[in-house]
Amino acid sequence: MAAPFIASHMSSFAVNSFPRTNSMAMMGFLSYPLKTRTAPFSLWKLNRRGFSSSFLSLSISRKQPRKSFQEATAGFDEMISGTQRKYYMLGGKGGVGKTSCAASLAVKFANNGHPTLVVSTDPAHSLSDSFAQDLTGGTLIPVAGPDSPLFALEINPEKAREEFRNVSKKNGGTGVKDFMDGMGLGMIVEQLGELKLGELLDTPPPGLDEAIAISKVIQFLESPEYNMFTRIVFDTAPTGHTLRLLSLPDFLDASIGKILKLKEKISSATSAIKSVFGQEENKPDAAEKLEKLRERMVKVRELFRDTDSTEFVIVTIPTVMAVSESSRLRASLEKERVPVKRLIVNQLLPPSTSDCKFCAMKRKDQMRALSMIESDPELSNLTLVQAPLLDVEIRGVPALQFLGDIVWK
Ligand SMILES: Nc1ncnc2c1ncn2[C@@H]1O[C@H](COP(=O)(O)OP(=O)(O)OP(=O)(O)O)[C@@H](O)[C@H]1O
Repeated sequence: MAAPFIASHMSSFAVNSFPRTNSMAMMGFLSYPLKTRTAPFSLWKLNRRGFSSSFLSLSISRKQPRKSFQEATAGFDEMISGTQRKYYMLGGKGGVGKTSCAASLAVKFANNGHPTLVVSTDPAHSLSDSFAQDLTGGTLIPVAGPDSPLFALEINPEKAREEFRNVSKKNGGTGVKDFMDGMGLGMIVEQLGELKLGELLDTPPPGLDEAIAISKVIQFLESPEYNMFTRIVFDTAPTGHTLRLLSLPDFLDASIGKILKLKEKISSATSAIKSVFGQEENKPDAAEKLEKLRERMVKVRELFRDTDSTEFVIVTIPTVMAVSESSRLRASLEKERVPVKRLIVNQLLPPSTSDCKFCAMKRKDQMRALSMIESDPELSNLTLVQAPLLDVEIRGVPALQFLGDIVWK
């Protein structure tokens, strides 16, 4: 069993006792920031024949002579400093370990005194599996174990989309507003209704999943229910979804701008007609409401781009395909001006000390992918955090705590 196995090793395994070097700090070359981060790896019996049950440690140093706009990334101390709210979004290719890393970060925040919320915006949620606790239902659920409050929320876009379809069908579109209201998006429907575009909402618009996630972000910003959380960790969906989520505020901002212009034209035309027929315009000012919505969207976009409060952490594995996708992700995030400082390379194998040919080959392959990161223009200036492939599945708070102590330093 994963949790007891890891828990039983945690006390005897002094993760922090492994040597760590930071050549920039040691040599004082502030004008030439040569950053080296060395990550300790531990791994137990990879397989029965290969590695024995003794610990193996692995240190891989990575020199980073080139730096662009980024300052040297401080470690976990910086991540926990201050009680103002901070958002961390973890994203990357499917299956690389986003959920495990996000959940382990959330546990570590909570164990360091931060009331924390971990949110999954991935339609294929795995937070429940990761915490070994049922967190489904789309509401805040307390996670048992950590020292400070830790809550999880699985946003369920699939279910929401299904509800959306049902509501649309049953009420011929009239219930759509109630549903969207429930998601904090009622204003969009109202304004679209004003413009006689409501029928567009009878079928789920593309990007609804992302709209749902965005509406939750707006709730975080405004609802007192979420005030207590000083750290919010997002376990995001694989790359494509995440990028749509991040570009949505811009998209809506532009769309709302267009709608506002259209609205202006319509209302000046209708008020001209009304003045001819002597009718009063007594509807609430839709343009004003739309403007408010636009402001909210700008707020969300600013949040995504605020280097003081937000960080997007890319998670990858040492394969050519995953590294290539991470590079594209970084480029897109840069385009969206979303701050990225760290790249986690997960599931690294230790150097092979046995005659396991498969292990040796696999590791060689992984080293090739690591060197790709070194020379990748998008990735080479990020702080590289290396996480070992553990020989057990990471499930439950003790296991996540263990992983967190390796990854988040
Ligand atoms: N370092 C690791 N060592 C061993 N197992 C790991 C490690 N990282 C992740 N795993 C395992 O890999 C599987 C996938 O991990 P996880 O769910 O965190 O990935 P993900 O990127 O969130 O996946 P998805 O994109 O499907 O949501 C899980 O079974 C998890 O326990």
